[in-house]
Parts: sequence; C-alpha cells; structure tokens
Amino acid sequence: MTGTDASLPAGVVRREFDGRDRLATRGEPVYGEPTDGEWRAWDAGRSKLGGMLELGMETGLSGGETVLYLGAANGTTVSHVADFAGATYAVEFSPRPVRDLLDACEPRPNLFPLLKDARRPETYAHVVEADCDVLVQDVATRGQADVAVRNRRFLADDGRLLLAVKTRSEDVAAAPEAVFEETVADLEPTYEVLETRRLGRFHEDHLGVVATPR
Ligand SMILES: C[S@@+](CC[C@H](N)C(=O)[O-])C[C@H]1O[C@@H](n2cnc3c(N)ncnc32)[C@H](O)[C@@H]1O
Repeated sequence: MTGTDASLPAGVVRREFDGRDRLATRGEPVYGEPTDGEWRAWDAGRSKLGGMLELGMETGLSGGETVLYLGAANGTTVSHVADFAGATYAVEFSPRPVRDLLDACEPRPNLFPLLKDARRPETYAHVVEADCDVLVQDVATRGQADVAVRNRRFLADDGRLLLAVKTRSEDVAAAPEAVFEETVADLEPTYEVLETRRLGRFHEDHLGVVATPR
C-alpha cells in the first residue's frame, strides 16, 4: 500500500515495509534499506530530514526543488533528496564517506558531489547555481549557525533553510536547551526562524529548524 500525504513533497510517500508504515522514495538503494519494487524505505532514525518530515514539520518542500545539501556524508539522506528534488549539490569535506557518496550519485544524474568544506562557500560558489530553493544542513560541527549564515548566499530570497542542530557538536557539557537558544539567536540576524522542533524520538539532542532568509 502506498499513501500520499499532503504534508510530504511529491515523490515522497508513506508505504508499508515489513508491516511498518515508513517514508519512501523511488530510486536505487544506498544503505541497505528495505525496498519494494522501485520504492526504498527512508529511515528517519538515520536521517534528520527524514525525522523532520516524520514529525510533520512544515519544510515547504513540494518536490523538484534545487537543493544545496551540507554534510552529505555517505549519501544516506541526500540520495532520498535527489530522488524527489531537482539539481542537488552535496557538500562533504571528509574524503572517506565521499567514496560511498559517489556510488549514490552514479544512478542519479541530478546529484552532484562536492568534496568541500561548508565553512568555505567561496570554494564551491562557481559550481552551485544561484537562488537554490532549499539549503539542507546537517554538518554536526562546531559553529553550525555560522555555516548556515555563510551559505545564505546560495538561497533564493524566498528559499528555505532546513537545519539539524546537534547540541553535542557545539558544547558537550552545555544543556541542550542553551545550545538551541544560542544557535537560533545566531541565525536570527540572517534568517527568520519559522519553526523549531526537537527531533528526540528519532535523534537525541537534535533540533530541527525551518527558516527563511530575511
Ligand atoms: C551527521 S553526519 C551527516 C549525515 C548525513 N547528513 C545523512 O543524513 O545522511 C555529518 C557530516 O558532516 C560532515 N561535516 C562536518 N563538518 C563539515 C564541514 N565543515 N564541511 C563539510 N562537511 C562537514 C562530516 O564529515 C559528516 O560526514
């Protein structure tokens, strides 16, 4: 059974895998996820964006968007994004996961891997197209708000930032709430924050943020 859900982008459905209702996209499998015909389960426990969609956050995604994805790792989430989006630029600075990312890119002509540091957007500004619709960020590094601010230049004025903030990447000792507040405060001059939600059920100590450029 496949169900469409108005809050999900076109190309993302709810579908039953092994008796469990899961998010799914259509594409080649990447990380050993269950498949059913051309559908592949999107494991929200391994994907912050998947968790944001599962929790019903208003991501503004409708399908077909141009996406800049920061912190692509080995392609788990960005491969699902490329299954429903348009041109998808995947930035990752660690060479090891990029080898797997290249495999995920092979059957996806709209997915472009960039072995780059997301703190240095000037190093990929010549490749990424202007006015992206969506900036997805999951870098799990210190200075997550600063990375989002630096990459604002790629977003259209009415675009969306979909950010996963990991508290322990900022300060292992600080209370998660304090880190979340500080991160949102650092975003505020550059972005209007539309929604925040703890991703707890899927990702401990992570905050999902939806924002739009000011
Ligand atoms: C939590 S993992 C990302 C998981 C991935 N988003 C997914 O859901 O499939 C964080 C990734 O961010 C990468 N990263 C951290 N700092 C970075 C930076 N400054 N530039 C690019 N990538 C970075 C790490 O190497 C790591 O692969």
